[in-house]
Amino acid sequence: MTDNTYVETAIVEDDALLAARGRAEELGAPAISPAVGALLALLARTAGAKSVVEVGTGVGVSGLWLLAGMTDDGVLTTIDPEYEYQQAARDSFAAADIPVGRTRLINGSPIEVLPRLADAAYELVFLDGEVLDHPRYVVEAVRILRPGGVVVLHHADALDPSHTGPIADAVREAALIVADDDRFLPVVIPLGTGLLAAAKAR
Ligand SMILES: C[S@@+](CC[C@H](N)C(=O)[O-])C[C@H]1O[C@@H](n2cnc3c(N)ncnc32)[C@H](O)[C@@H]1O
Repeated sequence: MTDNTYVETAIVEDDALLAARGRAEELGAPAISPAVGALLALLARTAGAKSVVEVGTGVGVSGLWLLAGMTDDGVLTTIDPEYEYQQAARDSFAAADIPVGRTRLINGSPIEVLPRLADAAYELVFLDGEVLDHPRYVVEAVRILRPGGVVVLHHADALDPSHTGPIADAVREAALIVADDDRFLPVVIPLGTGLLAAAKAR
């Protein structure tokens, strides 16, 4: 197999992202890798994404990447139960001069919030919250994605057959939801802790 370390180190982040990573480190909050961020921005841009949902705001690292790829008037809806992280994410967005109206931060449990989002209204859904809840997130993502929209699930490395246990079971269950749905075209991408992306038919 080719050594692809360079893939994770090839992306250079701007000052706003580096500052957000500083906040993440201070608070002990996990954040996506630069390569995962660059892919999210690419997907948002190719989709012309105006409406994006994220589960797992953290301190806003993935949010900044998503916003970078979205249309200039696009709105990111991002959900996280940790109030302190979301306050830090607000700082990350403000420091990057993101207009307040471009982000909708919802402090709460994604399991309770996702069912309240509209059907077929979003071009991109990024799932980076509680891995054990991935199956329930994916069910909602399938519903809220517009035709042609893409769901991206983080921590898909548990699909490796050598992984066992509740997390691996949850990720497999989530993957099967899109794999068994004829409307979806799934692919596993070895970036970060593994990504599963699936595009909904137009
Ligand atoms: C991997 S971090 C998100 C990182 C963020 N996407 C980024 O890259 O900047 C996972 C997030 O899930 C949130 N979380 C914790 N418990 C949760 C739960 N029970 N349900 C959903 N999210 C949870 C955490 O607060 C944390 O912000």
